[in-house]
Amino acid sequence: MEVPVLDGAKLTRDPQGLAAELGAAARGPGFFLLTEHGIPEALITAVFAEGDRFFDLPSAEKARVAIDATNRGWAAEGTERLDPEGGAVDRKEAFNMGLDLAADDPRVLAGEPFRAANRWPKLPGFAPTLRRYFEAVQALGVQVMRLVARDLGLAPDHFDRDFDAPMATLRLLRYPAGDPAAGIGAGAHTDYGALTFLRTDGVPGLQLRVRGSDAWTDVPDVPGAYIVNIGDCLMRWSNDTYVSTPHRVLPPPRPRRSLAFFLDPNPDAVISALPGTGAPKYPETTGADYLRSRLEATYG
Ligand SMILES: O=C(O)CCC(=O)C(=O)O
Ligand SMILES: [Fe+2]
Repeated sequence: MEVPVLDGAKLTRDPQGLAAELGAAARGPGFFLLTEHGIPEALITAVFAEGDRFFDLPSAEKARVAIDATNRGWAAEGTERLDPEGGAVDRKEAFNMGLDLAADDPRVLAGEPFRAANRWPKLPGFAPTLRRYFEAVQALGVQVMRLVARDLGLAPDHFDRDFDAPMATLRLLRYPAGDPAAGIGAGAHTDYGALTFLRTDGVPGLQLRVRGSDAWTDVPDVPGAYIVNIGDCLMRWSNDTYVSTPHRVLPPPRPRRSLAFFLDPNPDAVISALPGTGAPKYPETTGADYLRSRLEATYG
């Protein structure tokens, strides 16, 4: 199953043509690579460097920003099991941030779901670098959702209002080296949100499951490209027109790092079969209810 390479320069030059390519990828492998996306390589490098500084802190220091119920902060190695049936806990640690709100933001004070201040470690430069990156990928995500709208025959701005304050999560990941035959870096899973934008440091490990088989295949590494995949929320929203494909990370031959940006819609986005996708296969839900149900299953 080929993972197609899409040229992000067409976002402005030929959005309709790019939307058709995205549509084919989203109905097929559920994954594509996106080049010429406009996010500066220097910014990506800077985020990796901040992640290294954070993960190298003593555990006691990282524990001060331990992950909370809003999915923000540090998840220590051994706290997650992305594949609850596979048995093994994931051999990775992670740092998550979400939409950056002040502690006195009205949405935080009102207790709206997934609205919270981020949990920042005491590392100068860490928060501003991650914030800049988060905003850049969020903007790219909205552009790609416009392609989704075009491909599904909707107005290009169809999703704009559902993604103007999204429950997006930027997740910095670090996997220790390990024997690929023993344990797992990240167990087999599908992502929960609409779209995931992933960068890796080039160390192998990520695999996707070939549709209709038990075979796993390496996701190719194209320097400078984002690995983009369809999440379960968009699969459901598109009434299964698009597919979310199971993937996993094997213990890597040497320590491996990645940056995953999970784009989920606004908490109050109504997730029901999009126009033109046929008789609804799922009951209506909201972005927040859907994400909550999935996170509860992961953090046992
Ligand atoms: O680290 C990777 O390459 C992928 C991680 C992943 O699939 C996830 O966190 O959902
Ligand atoms: Fe994933």
